[in-house]
Amino acid sequence: PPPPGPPCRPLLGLDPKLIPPSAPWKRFAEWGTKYGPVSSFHILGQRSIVINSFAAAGELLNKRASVYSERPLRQMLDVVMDRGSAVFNVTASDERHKVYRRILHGTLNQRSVASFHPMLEQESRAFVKRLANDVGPQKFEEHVRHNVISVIMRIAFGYSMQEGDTFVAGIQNAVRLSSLGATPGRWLVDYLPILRFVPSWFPGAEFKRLGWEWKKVIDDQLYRPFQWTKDRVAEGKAEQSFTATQLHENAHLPEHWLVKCAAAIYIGGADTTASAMICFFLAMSLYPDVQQKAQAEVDAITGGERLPTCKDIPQLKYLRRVMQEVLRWGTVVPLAIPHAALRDDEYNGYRIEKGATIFPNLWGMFHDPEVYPSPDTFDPDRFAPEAENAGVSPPPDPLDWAFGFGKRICPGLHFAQTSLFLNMASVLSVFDISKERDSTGAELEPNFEFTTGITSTATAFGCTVKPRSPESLSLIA
Ligand code: HEM
Repeated sequence: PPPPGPPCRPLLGLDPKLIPPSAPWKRFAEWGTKYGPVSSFHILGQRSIVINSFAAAGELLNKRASVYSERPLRQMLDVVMDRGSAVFNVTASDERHKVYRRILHGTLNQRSVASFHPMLEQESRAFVKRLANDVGPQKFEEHVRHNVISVIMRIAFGYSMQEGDTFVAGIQNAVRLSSLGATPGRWLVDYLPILRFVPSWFPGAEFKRLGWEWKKVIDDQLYRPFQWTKDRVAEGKAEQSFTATQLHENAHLPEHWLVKCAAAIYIGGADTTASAMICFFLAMSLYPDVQQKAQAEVDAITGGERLPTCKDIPQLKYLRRVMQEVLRWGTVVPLAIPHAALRDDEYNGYRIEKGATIFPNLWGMFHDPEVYPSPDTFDPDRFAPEAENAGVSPPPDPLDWAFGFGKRICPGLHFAQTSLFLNMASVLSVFDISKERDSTGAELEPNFEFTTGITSTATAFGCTVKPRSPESLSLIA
């Protein structure tokens, strides 16, 4: 039999209303408690498997990566809108998957990321400067996003962002249209694939006309920054970037493959890294003790006389725990990106059928009270090594899981960690982050929830970002 799960009606399967539109991972986690670490349901015969434990995720998605590194085929997005060959969607058995991974790894592996340290440090300094000059209670979010996008545009295209930037607006529009095409439950063709053969002029086939129109817009908007770098390379004026390197080293590959990889750096890196940084600001405002401890560690290394650099990262042991806890507590990609089974398989006596969609419930794993006691509390010390923690060994390291699984593991993980580390350390060395205050000076509890989407972060909340002292402010100068 398939793994157990919520009751499904004959043929129709699960009533989709049982999956709430907001934070569906919480419902999935409840199913984990009720039906076990691997549960399942179907909608119109399409089987989905939900994984709620590290053990099952490790066994299926990592150890059996050759079976579980596929992606589910979504008719509207992958076929009608022709995004099936994008980095995130291409099937693992397609030759392009290997090529994409190889060339992305070439720029984003740990050693290559080191060549971007000076750029990251320069952008990090610009970020703290912007924070110091413009400190409304919700301004920090704007500056976080500016920093992340600046860095990503430089690494992908060697392009420095400008006011009213049309490249960035274009890519964001392409991301928006792709998310619309990927919205579960929105397109009947996703459940009745035969509909894709209906002629586009046929009543009810608007989805096809819309999908084709969106395809053109997305292709055009993703190509424009690529063309910009290509022109700079031709003039011999290109800054180091993924695109410039590929145009030198892999000019024999079809150009649209390179365009897709460059776009994937933006699409994969921008929202995720910004979401994590926003959760960091929230956690620091809620947990001043953690903040002070992290500040003391940074100060001990810099002597309070300079801003931190990438070279300081290995010594920042407590800050590493803060980052681990940010990625656990905030869970920025709560259901990872769904995988799919390449062929029939068996797990603990249950059948996982070929083509089943696999949801790794990272949020559920990171908020399992058996694994992380009081999971809603932000407590970096839960990751302290056994020797420092009364003989209790630390729970699974979120840095080993938050970036996904098997052959689909996030290629940007080294880059993301370096950039988060550096920005967290730089912010802590200059600023105190605290709750917003009202006109009488009383602290206001931040009013926030976590958003629902492929990525998740805290909704807008206010916090005060204030220079720690005139000396700390002078570090920026
Ligand atoms: C805090 C930051 C980040 C987190 C938490 C994160 C997390 C993830 C996760 C969970 C996946 C899905 C893996 C799977 O399917 O098993 C993924 C995929 C991906 N990420 Fe990241 N990511 C982050 C930053 C970045 C950055 C900075 C880049 C690029 C520079 C990037 C590029 C990608 C790409 C291209 C994929 C698709 C891989 C594939 O399908 O083969 N990510 N990421």
